[in-house]
Amino acid sequence: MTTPAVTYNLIKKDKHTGARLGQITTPHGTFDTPMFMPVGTQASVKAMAPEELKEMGAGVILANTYHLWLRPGEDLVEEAGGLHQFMNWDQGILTDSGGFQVFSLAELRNITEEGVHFKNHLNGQKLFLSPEKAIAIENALGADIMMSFDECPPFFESYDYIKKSIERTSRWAERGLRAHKNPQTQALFGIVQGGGHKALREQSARDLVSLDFPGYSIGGLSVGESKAEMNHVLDFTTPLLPENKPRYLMGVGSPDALIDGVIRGVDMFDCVLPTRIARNGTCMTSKGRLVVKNAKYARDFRPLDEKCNCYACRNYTRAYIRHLLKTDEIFGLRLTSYHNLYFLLDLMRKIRAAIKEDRLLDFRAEFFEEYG
Ligand SMILES: Nc1nc2cc3nc(NCCc4ccc(CCO)cc4)[nH]c3cc2c(=O)[nH]1
Repeated sequence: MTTPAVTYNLIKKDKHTGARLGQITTPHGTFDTPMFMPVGTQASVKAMAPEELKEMGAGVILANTYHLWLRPGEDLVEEAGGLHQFMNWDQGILTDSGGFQVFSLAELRNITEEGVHFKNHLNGQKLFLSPEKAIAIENALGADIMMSFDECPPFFESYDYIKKSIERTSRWAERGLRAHKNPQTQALFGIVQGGGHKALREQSARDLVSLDFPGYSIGGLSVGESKAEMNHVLDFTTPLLPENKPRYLMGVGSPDALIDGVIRGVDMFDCVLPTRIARNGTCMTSKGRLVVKNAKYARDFRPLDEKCNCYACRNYTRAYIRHLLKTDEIFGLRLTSYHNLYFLLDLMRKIRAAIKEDRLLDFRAEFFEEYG
């Protein structure tokens, strides 16, 4: 029996909720969970240097198969020695499989049993992605954790459509397992789908758990459904997944959704939110969102967040950062991006400490009291 590329160690279960304190071990290191993973879609977490990501405590970061397949091409990345070498990142890397990106970016042609036919969102060129092709690209990129090729159906699609979709997604997952060339060094996760339908989430989870993946993603969420609907799906989906394997909720990154996901037993999260909103001057603070570009901060010489200990908050003021953003100074984007990522990574540190001391629900109450 070969040792799997990724293992999960459950350290402690929270007394009052479904939260877990754990560690995930990969070929590029061991990382504490629950964790937030910064998104570096095109092999760069926008505006951040690897050293800065390390100093703020990032362990695993994301890259996207679809984007890197198009540019610069997985063959070039492979020639560079793989993603870690190419982007000078020696810790964890997770790649999404392209499924979601195709549906959200490309002009969709059609989905068949074989795979997805679509147009390159950059030049309209006809393209085709199958489970085998997606897995081959992820093998070439060399990520420690790879996603199966799946369909992320619209949350509100009909029961019948989603039933057919999850059954195909399970067949695709099995084809991906067979096509996977490096199970000893790259862990392939299954992605549970099923929209908002309990019976379909159960069927999808059952199918994928029977294929014995080293970890499981919960897909099909954070696609426009309400937070209450997401939490409701999590309530009945995470318990279907093995306790001794990591659970990854895809595309979730607001502070409240992170806390509520942890409480429902999720270990890993990713989202473009912190870096995306940073670039238009919106900052996450302990008192809620702060749009630092707003005129009212022109002469505000306080840090973005007076409770934050990050590089941006220790050295710069709202007035200065607002000035940089208003004058299109790139350093402005760097400071807001740094702060927002630090804010979420620090939130996960606080959540892990709260689980350790069985006070996660108290922490949640205190956090929401201030966050608003
Ligand atoms: N393979 C796969 N990947 C996914 C990625 C996802 N990402 C999301 N949500 C991201 C939502 C999201 C997108 C952009 C912003 C920036 C501010 O608007 C914030 C959140 N849901 C997701 C679902 C899936 C999924 O089922 N399968």
